Amino acid sequence: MTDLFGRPPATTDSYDASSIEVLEGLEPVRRRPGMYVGGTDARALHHLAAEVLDNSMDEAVAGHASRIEMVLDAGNRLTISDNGRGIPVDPHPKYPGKSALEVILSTLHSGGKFEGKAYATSGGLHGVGVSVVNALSEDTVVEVARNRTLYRQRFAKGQTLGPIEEVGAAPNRRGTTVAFTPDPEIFGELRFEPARLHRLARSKAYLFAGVEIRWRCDPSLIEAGDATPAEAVFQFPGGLSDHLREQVGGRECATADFFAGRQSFPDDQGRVEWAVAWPLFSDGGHSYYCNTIPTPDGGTHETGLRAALTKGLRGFGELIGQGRRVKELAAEDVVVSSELMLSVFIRDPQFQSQTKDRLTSPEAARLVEGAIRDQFDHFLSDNMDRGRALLAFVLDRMDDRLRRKAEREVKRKTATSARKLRLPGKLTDCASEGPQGTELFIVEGDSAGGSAKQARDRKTQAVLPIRGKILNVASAATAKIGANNEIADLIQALGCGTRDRFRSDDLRYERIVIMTDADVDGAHIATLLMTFFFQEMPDLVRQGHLYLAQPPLYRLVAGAKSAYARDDAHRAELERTEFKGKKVEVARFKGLGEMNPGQLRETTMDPKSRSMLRITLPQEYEERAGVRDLVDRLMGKSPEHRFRFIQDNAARIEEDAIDA
Ligand SMILES: Nc1ncnc2c1ncn2[C@@H]1O[C@H](COP(=O)(O)OP(=O)(O)OP(=O)(O)O)[C@@H](O)[C@H]1O
Repeated sequence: MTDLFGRPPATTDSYDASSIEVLEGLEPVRRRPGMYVGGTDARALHHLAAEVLDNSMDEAVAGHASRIEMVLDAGNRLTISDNGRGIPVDPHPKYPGKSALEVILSTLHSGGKFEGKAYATSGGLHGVGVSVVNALSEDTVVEVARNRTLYRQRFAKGQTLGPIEEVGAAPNRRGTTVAFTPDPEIFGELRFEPARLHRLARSKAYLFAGVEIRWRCDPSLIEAGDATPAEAVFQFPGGLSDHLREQVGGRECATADFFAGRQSFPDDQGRVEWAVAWPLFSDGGHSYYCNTIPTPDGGTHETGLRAALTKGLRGFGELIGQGRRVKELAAEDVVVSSELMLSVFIRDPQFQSQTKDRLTSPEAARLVEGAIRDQFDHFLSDNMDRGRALLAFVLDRMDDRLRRKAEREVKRKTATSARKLRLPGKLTDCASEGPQGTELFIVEGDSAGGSAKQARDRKTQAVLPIRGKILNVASAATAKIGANNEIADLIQALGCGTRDRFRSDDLRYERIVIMTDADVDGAHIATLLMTFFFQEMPDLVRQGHLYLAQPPLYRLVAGAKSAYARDDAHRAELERTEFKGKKVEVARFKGLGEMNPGQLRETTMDPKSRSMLRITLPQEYEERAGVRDLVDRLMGKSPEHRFRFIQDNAARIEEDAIDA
């Protein structure tokens, strides 16, 4: 007998106890970093910073620290310190000869947050965070100032380099300082990004009004065009409301005031803070947190908030004689279009997974609903006009939803027929009935899709997020094209059929807009999409329905004056003309998701202020060679053709620019 590779099987004798490995200490973390930090990419690298910062935040939330500092130096070394109690340094009762600090840093599942004695509501619960950081760093130094003495211990790749030292007297200092350099053996060339760390520090400060967070980095680390400051101090006495105000920007909302507040749970079970606004013309973004940890997938605290808002509005409807209307009101009518932040602090939280993306503690739903419901009832009835305005707004959303539901059953009328048509689940459709004046934005990635939903005009603009690189139709067989999910969704959303079955009367939108990041990946995705249209729906392109969005690359600010620049040339031109002689701050947008919804709308989506390119099929090219050849050149199997074509025609496409 042989194995898959034709080799004789190993004898069973050799599979004995000696082949069972036990990984000691932190070795498992270095072998499988993905299990602990979700991978070895930039996100995982920044997760290390979050782990250490979360420990300092836990110390602040427990009332023991008021100041946290995060410093990034030129050697990719990150130092995070707080003025809390300091990690205990006395010998650990279970491990004689080792300090508690050493046990914490070099053993998984060691910590002070299991029992809830040292911390009431903490983000940490597994006791692995800082040991994982230690395991994945080439050099870690922890300093603790406690009992008027400064202690220090050093580690490398998870190994202790020596016992804890007493460095000297520290009469005026207390707290913990963790300094670490991520190990290039694990993370390769990756470096901490100032912008990401700065954002992380800032968001933690919003979440806990009682803390001041200072941020500093070596100025040489800030790339040209990146507006991240090299130094900043964050303290937000208004907590979440301060942040929400920034998110909403200049958008008009259903009520002039936000619904925001803080409330403790009964019996010392924790507390909740929230801020909600209802922008009139765009969808909102939602952020949920538990013990300052982001829970992007929501969970039981989210359920509680939805219930409080929905029941509150139903109750108010009944109060003002709209009882029958509000019967059908659903949570999604109240929540989907809102801009919302919710942060809870509870004891012993349960999450769905190691990465804490979703809260599952059952009691959170009841606690949050109870705490918010009363205050929401007051918000609605203390000022009846405000209550009425909000109710009218959510009833409109409800009507939209019910109408869409009815439409899904009998589909939107098109000029030729009232066909039955199913729409893809990912599509966020516009409310308008016919195609006139409507636009479909095909957006790269779910997160940019979310921003686009917030920035769009709900009436006329629809959003379809697509994930990653779509299939290259030019080199794929027809069967494969039909089976590809992203493409099937796109065809369904457009409604007009492909190739011989293309019917322009059935096209469900007047303009189809490709909106991708202003980087190389974005350009590639846009080219793949254009190829799809050239090959499968050339008439759609000929009839002028296809557009390319032009998100800006830079934002220039000098005093009260600001402007956006498409590219480097445009930026240089603005600096030479409008901003001549001024000290200009330049921020670079790395992707669509980096812009806030107000900026995205103004620059890229709002017909009144955006600029777009209309894609045309070069007439003489078609006459000479035909579309097929064009497609081959763009996307076929010979890259050198593709390159030449894009270069030759870049100018032409630019010339066809229109300001829609
Ligand atoms: N800055 C700090 N100040 C005081 N104690 C700290 C600090 N950082 C860590 N600790 C102590 O070290 C313990 C272990 O921290 P670690 O980050 O490994 O896990 P955790 O925070 O308990 O849980 P998780 O793995 O979920 O992050 C904490 O529970 C706490 O007792």
